[in-house]
Amino acid sequence: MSVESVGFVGWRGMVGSVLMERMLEEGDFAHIAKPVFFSTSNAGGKAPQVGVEVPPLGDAYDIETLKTLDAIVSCQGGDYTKAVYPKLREAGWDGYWIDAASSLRMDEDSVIVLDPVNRDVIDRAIAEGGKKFIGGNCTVSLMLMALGGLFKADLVEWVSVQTYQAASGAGARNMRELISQMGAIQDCVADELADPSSAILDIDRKVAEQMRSGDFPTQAFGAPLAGSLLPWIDTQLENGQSREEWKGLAETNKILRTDSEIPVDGNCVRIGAMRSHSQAFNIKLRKDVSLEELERIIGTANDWVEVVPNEREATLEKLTPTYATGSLKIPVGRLRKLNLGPEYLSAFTVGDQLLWGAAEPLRRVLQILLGRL
Ligand SMILES: NC(=O)C1=CN([C@@H]2O[C@H](COP(=O)(O)OP(=O)(O)OC[C@H]3O[C@@H](n4cnc5c(N)ncnc54)[C@H](OP(=O)(O)O)[C@@H]3O)[C@@H](O)[C@H]2O)C=CC1
Ligand SMILES: N[C@@H](CC(=O)OP(=O)(O)O)C(=O)O
Repeated sequence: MSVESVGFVGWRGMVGSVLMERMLEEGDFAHIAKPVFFSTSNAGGKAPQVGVEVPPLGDAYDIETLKTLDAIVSCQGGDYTKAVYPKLREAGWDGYWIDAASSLRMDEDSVIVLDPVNRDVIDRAIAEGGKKFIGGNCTVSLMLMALGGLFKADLVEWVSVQTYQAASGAGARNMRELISQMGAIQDCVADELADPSSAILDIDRKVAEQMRSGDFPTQAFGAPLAGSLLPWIDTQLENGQSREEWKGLAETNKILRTDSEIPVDGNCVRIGAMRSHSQAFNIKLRKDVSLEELERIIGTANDWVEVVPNEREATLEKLTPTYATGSLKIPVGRLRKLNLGPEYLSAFTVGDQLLWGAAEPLRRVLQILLGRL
């Protein structure tokens, strides 16, 4: 089925804006015969400027109009998907649904898209008439961009992961709140900071009091994040995992379409970074492979992974959210064999969770469907 008309819903949200930026950067709109933009709040309003003629914003709930489209890309959120997707299918729509939200991810007939890692799975689904292409969880996608080479070489027996996840994963409001929390901390000790002879323990006490006070801005996170961390992300499951931790195993194995499940588990933690997630891995390899060979396998797996030498200076320069933010690069470093034995590898990675973690896999699957990638 050829794709000519493409609807965009959620294009002005955080993930949607990053998607628009990337599509404009790559000149993608010139290759879409009929792009159409929708809104849940401003139907009839002005559509964004994308370098080609586009009609005013459509109503994102108008099934009759949506069902005329060959493909729909939604970054609007899970509630929108749940409200609209089933109605579209009931109305007989047979187009491609591309979505950033998690609601349809684990459906039997959906593919989690991350083409540098699972292009074969995507191509097979398209050939078999698959129509549901869903972006993966940011943490899982970033892990697979970083370690894809090891999985492809069938070297991974299991992965233990500890994450350090940025505020953006919780949404735009949370990013703002993180900065407000940082500001409130600075403000409460501004005088003491200006005085080099003030006592650090007084500053520390005042900061702790401020963070615990009812005045501290915590509406979005529900707890202080700046100057602290939050070792729970997403909802609580009965087995003691957070849903974010559950996604590690479930989505990794679905993306890779593994024959036998590769265990992935660990703790997911929110930290005060803005939009790049970091992850530390302990990996049990299926066999002893030299570090040099492992670096080669990891570093040649895709065009974006960048092996950072396991040295202090290079690590502090390149293996940080500050370095990765706003970039498609996936630095992987701290590669060394653990004292546990020669089959145990340690690794650390960072990646922009709005790019490879959200928008880029969607942009690229649309390019695949358009026959351009
Ligand atoms: N945040 C993340 O890191 C990730 C998010 N996702 C998924 O992507 C989906 C969207 O997330 P996200 O982009 O964070 O959602 P946002 O809250 O940023 O945007 C969602 C929608 O909110 C409406 N909106 C209302 N007020 C504003 C405003 N002031 N500025 C912009 N938009 C506004 C817009 O809809 P309208 O134009 O119709 O009014 C917009 O499309 C979610 O399902 C999420 O799970 C997936 C991976 C990562
Ligand atoms: N849960 C992720 C962000 C996200 O949107 O994940 P998902 O797409 O799986 O709901 C985080 O908080 O960092």
